[in-house]
Amino acid sequence: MIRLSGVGKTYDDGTVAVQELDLEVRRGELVCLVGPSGCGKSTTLKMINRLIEPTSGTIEIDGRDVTRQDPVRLRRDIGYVIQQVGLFPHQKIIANVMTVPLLHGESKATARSRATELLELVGLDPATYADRYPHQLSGGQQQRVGVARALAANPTLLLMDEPFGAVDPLVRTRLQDEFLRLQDELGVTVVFVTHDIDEAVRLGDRVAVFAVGGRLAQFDTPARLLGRPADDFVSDFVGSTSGLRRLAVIPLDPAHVQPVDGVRVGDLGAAIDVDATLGEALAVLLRHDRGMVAVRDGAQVVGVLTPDGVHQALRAALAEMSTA
Ligand SMILES: Nc1ncnc2c1ncn2[C@@H]1O[C@H](COP(=O)(O)OP(=O)(O)OP(=O)(O)O)[C@@H](O)[C@H]1O
Repeated sequence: MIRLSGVGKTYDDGTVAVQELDLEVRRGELVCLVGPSGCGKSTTLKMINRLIEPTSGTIEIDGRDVTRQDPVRLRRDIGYVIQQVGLFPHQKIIANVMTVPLLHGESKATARSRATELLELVGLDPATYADRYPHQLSGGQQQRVGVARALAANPTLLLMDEPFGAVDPLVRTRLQDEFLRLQDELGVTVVFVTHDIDEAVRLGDRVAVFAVGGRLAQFDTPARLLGRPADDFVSDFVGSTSGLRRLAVIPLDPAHVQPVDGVRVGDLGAAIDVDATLGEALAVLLRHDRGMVAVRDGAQVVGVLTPDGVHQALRAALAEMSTA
């Protein structure tokens, strides 16, 4: 859906923010751009909706060069969510969300009903929040309004720049979970900037790791990024706890689930779903300290997983990555 080819940005003062960047984002995909401060993530994002013009290369959306499109139209059709939500302080929440539909020429009644629906979608009860002003909401709630407003134009593409950066870790995790569900439901394509590797591997279908100077160091699935960092920079950036992070992105492998025959029901302290990650499996194993956990597919128990099974699944996943 988006193709950046040889894209570069050198600012007027000579700062090279992005260089020779090739990146493709598929329709419906959630791609995270991650990297240390000043490595060109925001610049890259803003070049996609022409808030910043590249100095070299081309950017296409659906095969059309963005520089040939009217920037105002382009920005209206692409959702954009930033950290400082940018809500209009003197307008009620409902009016903030209605802005874009009204710009699109919708009637007031249609814009209002769409905005109400969107507030519900992002988990804000319209009866409680529609008539409040932005300062009467918490930071996390304001972020939700920001997401609702960005979705109001039915965008097929959403650009997000550290949208959950200013909220505390607990709220952030909830917003992330809810956003993942929402994105799955709407099938919208998302490019998401963050400097937080945990957020990137949690949210991204694929993650682009940028190094200082706007160099793309690796563009891969979270599991491959953590399992097979391309170079020392990526390896340092994903950090020493990458082993644990890795568990959180590798799905349970049914091949390592043992049959239930001969297992006493009393031995099964807890159960996990067959589509859980190894991290979730390990967490349950540790919490219940039974040496095994039941693996469920719907209502049916399909087998049991032991710590040894988790280890084997991890090894198999890493081996598969190195040959892929
Ligand atoms: N208008 C500008 N003029 C000159 N240099 C700029 C301008 N805007 C950004 N830069 C520089 O370009 C580089 C990339 O900036 P950018 O904001 O894209 O980085 P980032 O990866 O998003 O950083 P952060 O995580 O801190 O937001 C930085 O060195 C920054 O100082």
